[in-house]
Amino acid sequence: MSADADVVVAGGGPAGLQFAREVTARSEYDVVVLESNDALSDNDKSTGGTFRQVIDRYGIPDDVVMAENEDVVFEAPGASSTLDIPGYVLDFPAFVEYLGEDAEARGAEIRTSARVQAPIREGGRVVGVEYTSGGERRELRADLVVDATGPRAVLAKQLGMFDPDSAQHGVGKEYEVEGRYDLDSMLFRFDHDDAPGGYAWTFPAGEDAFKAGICWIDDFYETHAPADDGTMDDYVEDWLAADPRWEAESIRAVHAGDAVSNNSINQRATDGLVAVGDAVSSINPLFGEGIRPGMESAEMAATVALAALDRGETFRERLAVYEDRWNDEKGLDWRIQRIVCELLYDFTPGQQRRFVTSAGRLSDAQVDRLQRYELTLRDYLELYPFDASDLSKARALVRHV
Ligand SMILES: Cc1cc2nc3c(=O)[nH]c(=O)nc-3n(C[C@H](O)[C@H](O)[C@H](O)COP(=O)(O)OP(=O)(O)OC[C@H]3O[C@@H](n4cnc5c(N)ncnc54)[C@H](O)[C@@H]3O)c2cc1C
Repeated sequence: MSADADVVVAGGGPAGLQFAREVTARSEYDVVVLESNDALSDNDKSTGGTFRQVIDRYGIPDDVVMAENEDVVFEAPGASSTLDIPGYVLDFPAFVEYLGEDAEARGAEIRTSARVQAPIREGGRVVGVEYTSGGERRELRADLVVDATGPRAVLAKQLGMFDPDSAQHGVGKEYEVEGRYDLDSMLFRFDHDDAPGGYAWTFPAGEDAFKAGICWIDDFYETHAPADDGTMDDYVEDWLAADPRWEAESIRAVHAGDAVSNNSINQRATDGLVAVGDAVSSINPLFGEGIRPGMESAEMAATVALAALDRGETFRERLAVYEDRWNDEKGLDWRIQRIVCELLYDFTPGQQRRFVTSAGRLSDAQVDRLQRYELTLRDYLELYPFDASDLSKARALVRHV
């Protein structure tokens, strides 16, 4: 049976839409994006904190940027350090909408209210997707299918492309607030009283507005939460009320979602399909930054996919070039960061304090490497206040992660 489109992308988040932008900008292939939400801008889970690489590399316009800030502040009980890392806070729904409009302007077709259910397989090869729209079951066949459905990983899971048992699961909740915010920084606070087994943050969000949120890794939350603690909303409300540097007047929006990290050395390609973004755990496991790596994975996958489409050979051997490139570039770093993350979110308050103090002593070159997630082992040893018990934990993690 002939294909309905050259490429079908399941999921219209940053990764899927960037894939569509790359293919339509660089070729004549027709691309259809299927998104389960009624509008692309319904994807409002993310805080939208990002860095210059995203703004410059992917041509993100000013009108979807809520705030630019000078630096990043790390805090812990009794310690604070400021790192010279400029950042941007995106209006995430507007950003996703912009990516969609740009992809459409370049020729992509975007179908919303279209929920992808399963891959269509023939002779062991993915040849399209089944999806539902308006209560009807439909099929869309394509030479290449892209799973960009985020942490749900709708297709990659069914195709057994990663091992959910080795995954680490985190949750986050954030309020977008109108009110006073005295800092010109993205602030991250490591303190189990504010966010057991995770961290709390505040980001500027334009004039008289800011974002305040909490996230934690499920396993470490269990270890560090008090027996009588409240809901995640209670934690965000306490965090909002905790500090004289900001004052909330009203809550404009609530964002929430989850993140799955499973060490990133995953299978990213199979016959007829590639997976990008959170669908294949591209997110940085240490701080949960997912927009930049998600878009980078889409760009990398699109380059390989275009070469495969040009040859009419979208089988695994050709598409796995993307998987190899990703694992060469990020695989080992992401594994190390997962280990570092598991130690950091499990730190005692004393270790949190020593970690934040050491972060303030990093050289400019180390800060640059930190921002690019390219810290060396030596950098980590300077940064991390390992106790004897951590070394045996680290040894166990190396085997597990
Ligand atoms: C609370 C929170 C705060 C965060 N803050 C930041 C931050 O400040 N900075 C940062 O860089 N990252 C942040 N992240 C992570 C970042 O948002 C994600 O890594 C990023 O959105 C991943 O992009 P994606 O396109 O892979 O997936 P997603 O953004 O999850 O997009 C997937 C899309 O697929 C759609 N979809 C799902 N299932 C189907 C289906 N069956 N059929 C069709 N469509 C489907 C979804 O509706 C969605 O639109 C945060 C995450 C959370 C949860």
